[in-house]
Amino acid sequence: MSDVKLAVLGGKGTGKSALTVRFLTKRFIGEYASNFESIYNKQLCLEGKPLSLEIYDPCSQPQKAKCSLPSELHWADGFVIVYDISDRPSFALAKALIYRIREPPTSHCKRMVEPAVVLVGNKQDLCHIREVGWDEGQKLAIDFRCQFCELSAAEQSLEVEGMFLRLIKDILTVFKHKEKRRPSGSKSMAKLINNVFGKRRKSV
Ligand SMILES: Nc1nc2c(ncn2[C@@H]2O[C@H](COP(=O)(O)OP(=O)(O)OP(=O)(O)O)[C@@H](O)[C@H]2O)c(=O)[nH]1
Repeated sequence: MSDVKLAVLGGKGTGKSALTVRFLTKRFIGEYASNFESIYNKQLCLEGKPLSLEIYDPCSQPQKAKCSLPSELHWADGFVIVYDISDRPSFALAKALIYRIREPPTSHCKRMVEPAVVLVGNKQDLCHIREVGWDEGQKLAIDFRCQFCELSAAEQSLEVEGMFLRLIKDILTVFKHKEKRRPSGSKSMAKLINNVFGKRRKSV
């Protein structure tokens, strides 16, 4: 069974939890606790094959801390980078996160393959108060080899599902073509994840 790990990152209040919960449950709740981080687990069947999915949804942190991603870069196979189209500072933060993910690997984090990334302009239902143009998002995504979409976690369940599934398919394609290197042994990996993210896990 394939094991896929996603991290959903972005500025405070951009809709990271709303997107994750929408994908996992098809529901939009409106308000989400933001003072703790979660790892959600879900078993999926994609193109006839079983898949174990983990999604990391961090709690809000100061902007500086958010741009420092060594643990996430080790852990995740792919990233959903979220900004709010009605909030320009959140786009600047998304850009900083993408720079960080795409910067050349250091001796700290030696990856054999680039992680898959989708840049998401959320809250498209607020386009009447838009501060970030669609073309700006698309250009950033093209420049840094990311997928891109604008959508609304509040109103577009199918689009949210499609966005996550496209990212997962990209990751599976990479798995197929390149042997993935992880720190040795599944036990030490579990230990690393628990050390990095704590033990709070949810199954949906
Ligand atoms: N209008 C609109 N509001 C949204 C949308 N997605 C999320 N929200 C609202 O935006 C607020 C923040 O959503 P969250 O999902 O908690 O955002 P978050 O990025 O997880 O927030 P933090 O964990 O605090 O960083 C909530 O009030 C949501 O109801 C959307 O697509 N449209």
